[in-house]
Amino acid sequence: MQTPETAAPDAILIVDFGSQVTQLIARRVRETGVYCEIHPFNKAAEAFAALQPKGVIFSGGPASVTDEGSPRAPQSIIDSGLPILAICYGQQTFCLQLGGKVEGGHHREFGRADIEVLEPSALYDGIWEVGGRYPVWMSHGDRVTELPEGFKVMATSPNAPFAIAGDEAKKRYTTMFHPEVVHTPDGGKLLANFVHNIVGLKSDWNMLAYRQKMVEKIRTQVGTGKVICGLSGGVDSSVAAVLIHEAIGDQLTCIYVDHGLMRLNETEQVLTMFRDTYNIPLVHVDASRVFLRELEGQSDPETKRKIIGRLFIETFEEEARKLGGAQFLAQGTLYPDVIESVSFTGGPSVTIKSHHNVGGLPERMNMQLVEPLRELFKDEVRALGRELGLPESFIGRHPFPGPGLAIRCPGGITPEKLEILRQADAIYLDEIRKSGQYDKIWQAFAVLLPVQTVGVMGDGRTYEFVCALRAVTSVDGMTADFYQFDMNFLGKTATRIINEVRGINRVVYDVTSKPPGTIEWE
Ligand SMILES: Nc1ncnc2c1ncn2[C@@H]1O[C@H](COP(=O)(O)OP(=O)(O)OP(=O)(O)O)[C@@H](O)[C@H]1O
Ligand SMILES: O=c1[nH]c(=O)c2[nH+]cn([C@@H]3O[C@H](COP(=O)(O)O)[C@@H](O)[C@H]3O)c2[nH]1
Ligand SMILES: NC(=O)CC[C@H](N)C(=O)O
Ligand SMILES: [Mg+2]
Repeated sequence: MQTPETAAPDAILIVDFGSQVTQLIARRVRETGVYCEIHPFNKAAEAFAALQPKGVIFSGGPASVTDEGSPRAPQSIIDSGLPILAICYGQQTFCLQLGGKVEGGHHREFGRADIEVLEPSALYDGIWEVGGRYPVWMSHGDRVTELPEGFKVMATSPNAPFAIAGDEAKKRYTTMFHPEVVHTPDGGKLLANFVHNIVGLKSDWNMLAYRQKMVEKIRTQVGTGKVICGLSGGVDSSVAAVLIHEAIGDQLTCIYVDHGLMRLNETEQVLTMFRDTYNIPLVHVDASRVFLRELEGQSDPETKRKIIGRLFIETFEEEARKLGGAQFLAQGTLYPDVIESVSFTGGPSVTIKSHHNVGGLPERMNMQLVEPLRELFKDEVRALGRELGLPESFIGRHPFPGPGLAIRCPGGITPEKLEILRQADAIYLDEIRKSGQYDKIWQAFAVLLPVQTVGVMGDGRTYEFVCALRAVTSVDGMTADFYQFDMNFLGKTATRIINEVRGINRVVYDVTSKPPGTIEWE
């Protein structure tokens, strides 16, 4: 959760009713240069009091307001008189709470719809015209059938009579459709109108302001204490390290852990790149023997992840001791990590996979966390990195998971398998770079499957491993699409891998999106 002292004064509060796309509302608001926070509906009253936002947005959600015990918006927010924009489920509960009616069992509507604008409104002033028809994206089963007093219909569609309805004088607006998704082409502009013209906020959320605010905050938190920062060479930890160094200088030491699960030549590249660019103390720990020994014979994905998580902790502890103790541990936790754990999903959310992340660290290490990126999305971290002057070689890197190649060798891991995977992965990335596609892809990697297949090479029989190639497009890693390579590219890359890597005789391409798949295979 956000702490109040980190909050910018001019903010929008997003009340989350559990929609799959709540994060997109935050993204759109941030894109207008205004700070916002998401809080689940059942904690929103507290957050409202702490944040003192200037406007509020209610998200959509999976529940039906007609169900008993379904979520409601805090009365304190409704009574505050602040401008409110309520989307889908938000519209339904807002209208109901103001005395309107909602019914289920009407025509369900998913996907594109065209709405017709009936009345002028500040919400789409300068964007949509009365009498015009505009495409929007709907996803609902229930609908409002009676508006609260003071509300009027502003736009309509065949299946959503109250596509937009509201009370202009009280600055209360509701939409049946989702303005936050890209399939509502003008949705971003509508949200910008709400934030700038209706709520009246200026664009003052930028990376320079953020950098200055965080530097002050880190200084206040750390005082004269010592900080260690796990540095992987990835964009999150690099940006975190440079920001913390700007704040507290030589009180910071970075620790790079080589767990033997890095990619080909990665350790040398990261160390050289970082040391050539920055004058920040960086300790290189070669812990590969311990990691590989403890992983031997383990094939369950969660067991592997937990072992790696524990060994990271032990390594950091030991290094802190060697440095004469450290009171703080810095990490590159991002906003999606934070809200994933607090957002309402209609019940206890299931663990899909335990990210190696250092969640268990503070108690065990007795170190306080320093998390300067916890308010940011990945692309905002990249923008902050540019603001801090990090070279593109850091900023443009594809994400690489903390557990490294261990989760790209499904099943048991051996040094031989890791070596085969390293070679294949390097060829794949080399081909991607050479073809100019690296920056179009969010993340790409090879996976070594625990399956051997029969092949024929040079008239001889082979019985070797299958290599799967994965490449995805994404904005924040929460959802992803497989990347559409040209077949010639895949064919050429497969040939190179099979010719150059001993141990692989077959290559396949993964065409699964997320959901239903995840990006990594374990
Ligand atoms: N090999 C490593 N050595 C030291 N710390 C690591 C290592 N791998 C991961 N970490 C720590 O774990 C955190 C989370 O890892 P994660 O992969 O999410 O971030 P990243 O590596 O900084 O960036 P990216 O997501 O772009 O790979 C990092 O910010 C870093 O503090
Ligand atoms: O630091 C990390 N520690 C982990 O344990 C971990 N597991 C997955 N990932 C990365 O997170 C993003 C989403 O991955 P999934 O779709 O596989 O969950 C992708 O970018 C993955 O590479 C991890 N990163
Ligand atoms: N997307 C939503 O917010 C859906 C709201 C509600 N669950 C409905 O089906 O109408
Ligand atoms: Mg990483």
